[in-house]
Amino acid sequence: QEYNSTQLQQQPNQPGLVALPSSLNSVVRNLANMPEKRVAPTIDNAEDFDLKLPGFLNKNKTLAILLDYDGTLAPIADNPNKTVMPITTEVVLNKLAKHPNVFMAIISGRGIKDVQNRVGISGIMYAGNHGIEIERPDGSRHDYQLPIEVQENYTKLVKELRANVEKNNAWVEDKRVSLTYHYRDTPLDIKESQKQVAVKIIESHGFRANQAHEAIEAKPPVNWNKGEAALFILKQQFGENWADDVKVVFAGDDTTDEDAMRLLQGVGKSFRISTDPQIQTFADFRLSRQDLVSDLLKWLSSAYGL
Ligand SMILES: O=P(O)(O)OC[C@H]1O[C@H](O[C@H]2O[C@H](CO)[C@@H](O)[C@H](O)[C@H]2O)[C@H](O)[C@@H](O)[C@@H]1O
Repeated sequence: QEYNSTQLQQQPNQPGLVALPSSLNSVVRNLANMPEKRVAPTIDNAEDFDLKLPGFLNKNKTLAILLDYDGTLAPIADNPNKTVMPITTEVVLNKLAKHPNVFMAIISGRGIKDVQNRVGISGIMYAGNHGIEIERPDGSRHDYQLPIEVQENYTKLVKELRANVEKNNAWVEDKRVSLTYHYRDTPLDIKESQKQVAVKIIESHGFRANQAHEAIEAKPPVNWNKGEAALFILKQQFGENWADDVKVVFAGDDTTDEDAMRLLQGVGKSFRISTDPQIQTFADFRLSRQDLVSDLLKWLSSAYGL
């Protein structure tokens, strides 16, 4: 099994890992120069962007906009097939995507074809399956190679989940290399226990179980995630010194987006969409409502003269 530094801290019960007293934990973090999650300043309305980020944007500098899809560009719906981007978001997103000084990438947990069809903008970069598959505007791809053993375990995992917990309205979304176990419509009295069985099955196959909206994301145990994918995309597009030349903005709403928020700390500005005022995040700001994403995009587009 492979773990990155954050997961090492979050999973002290893994075999071979020693849980540190909390006082030592912060010493270790400082030594390793690792950022910590905390309650981030909040953006509550469109005016807050200018007020809280004065001077951040510069229309003469390239802007890289990296965005999550579900819960960010489109509000959460009760079924993944029912998501729709609000028209205002769609319009401003299309304008930004065409700007010569703007680079755009959508980094989603969905399968790549699925998210491409839903966003529907050509000429931008897409990453699917939490960054495992990446497609450039010219159609060329980067696929993170999963070890054979992990691929085999994935096939077994799908089978076992389907046989044991695809019941009581819960279902498995098989995305070839990662899956989502959806349990929104499972009756309340058995929801939690059935979900716990699913989590156990996921972990017994060596996969990571991440809490999502009425769903569990099962991700392969590799050191590749939305954060690594974001850095890979920026390096490929702008070279090793991308941080000197490019203004980076990232927005996402989920636990899986935190990987990007963590790795972009200090080199970009990131926004976590959450209604929870106490949420702990690596993001620079919390957007208190999903519809503020549209305002974020309008703020970017007006700074770039659109
Ligand atoms: O990384 P994202 O673009 O945010 O994708 C994350 C997952 O989104 C989808 O599930 C979530 O959104 C659904 C539609 O709003 C909702 O019904 C579900 O409860 C959410 O968990 C998608 O189905 C997954 O494949 C993505 O991994």
